[in-house]
Amino acid sequence: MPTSTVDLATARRYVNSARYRSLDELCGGDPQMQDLIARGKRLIDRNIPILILGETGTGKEYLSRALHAYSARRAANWVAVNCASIPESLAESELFGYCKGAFSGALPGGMKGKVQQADGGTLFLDEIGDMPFALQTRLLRVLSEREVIPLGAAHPVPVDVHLICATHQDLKTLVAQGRFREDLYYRIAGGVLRLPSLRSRTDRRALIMQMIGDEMSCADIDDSIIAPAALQRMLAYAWPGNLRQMHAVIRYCCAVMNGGRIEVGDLPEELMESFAPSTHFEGPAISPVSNVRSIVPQAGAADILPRPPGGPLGDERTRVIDALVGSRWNISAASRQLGMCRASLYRKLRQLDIPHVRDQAMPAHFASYAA
Ligand SMILES: Nc1ncnc2c1ncn2[C@@H]1O[C@H](COP(=O)(O)OP(=O)(O)OP(=O)(O)O)[C@@H](O)[C@H]1O
Repeated sequence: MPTSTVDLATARRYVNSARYRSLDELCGGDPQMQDLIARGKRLIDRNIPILILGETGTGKEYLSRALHAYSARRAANWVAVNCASIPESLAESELFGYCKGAFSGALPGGMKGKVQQADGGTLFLDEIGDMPFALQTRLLRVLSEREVIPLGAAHPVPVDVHLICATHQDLKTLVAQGRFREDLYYRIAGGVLRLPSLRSRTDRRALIMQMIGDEMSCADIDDSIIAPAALQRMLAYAWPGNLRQMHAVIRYCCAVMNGGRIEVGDLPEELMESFAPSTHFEGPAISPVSNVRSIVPQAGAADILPRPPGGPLGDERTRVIDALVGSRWNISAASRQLGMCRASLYRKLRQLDIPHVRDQAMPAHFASYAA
């Protein structure tokens, strides 16, 4: 974060680039994004609850912040809760707060819950699809009554929050499976904004240039900052981790580049491996780059763990396992490489039925990679 020794312009640039982009800055000219932002602007001040959908890393949280900053509530708090990461036992007190003496171990003065902290502002419930069912019932009550009852309190406290929820999950399927309350779904999905995946956006070039500019704290970079072949590879890449992954890749390239220009050899491994000149790149063939350090052991983990049937899930499983082995089962490093957050990677392991290396009998050479 900026400190008091940093001048205001630098601090403003930091805030602008790292955490808070305005709504208009979220789009580099992609028509789907332009349409989504225009609809978001119309919804936000009508107090209509907004549900943001999109793959992991597509910028759901960024969009929520930008909507709040655009709204009439911008002077009040924007409070985020990640429903996937609060332990179920703490979720109620986190969200609704408690009074002093509510339970042993409680703070002496009690605690305001997130809903009350967002009073007058915006409450952002991220990963709403992961909210425990019992808590969904309590949330529904808060939304319909517009009041919370902190644990141990005798009386309800009125609250006025604008609700923005986000998820990468298909909530309608969760409803059909009985895992998400239908009445809550209709209450939170007043206006649905579906963020496009990065690979389907036509403004990838503008985003790359914007991120490089941010990374170098320089607003007026030009095309000479990146070699045409490196840019082509970035444009041809599928970006499974979306904006999060692109941001991580740009940071990496800016850190390793030498000589003021990002070259093909500065790209991280995943961009080199996935590149197939015959299918993606219209231009002179690019020879494989030999100076890319391989972090994946020669015997691929995908050959060691039992393979699922082929098809897209099998490919994804191989990609995830290779990232895990390459990072020696360091979940933070593997999730960075895959362009997803740790919680998403743990979810992916469950979904793809990949047991953690700690939990299985592994061949000695493979298990030795475990962190
Ligand atoms: N417009 C943007 N410009 C630059 N970087 C961005 C932008 N949007 C997102 N990012 C990068 O992507 C990361 C993920 O963004 P965000 O948390 O908003 O995505 P998300 O869809 O909420 O992810 P998840 O589904 O994993 O919660 C950010 O931390 C940032 O690094």
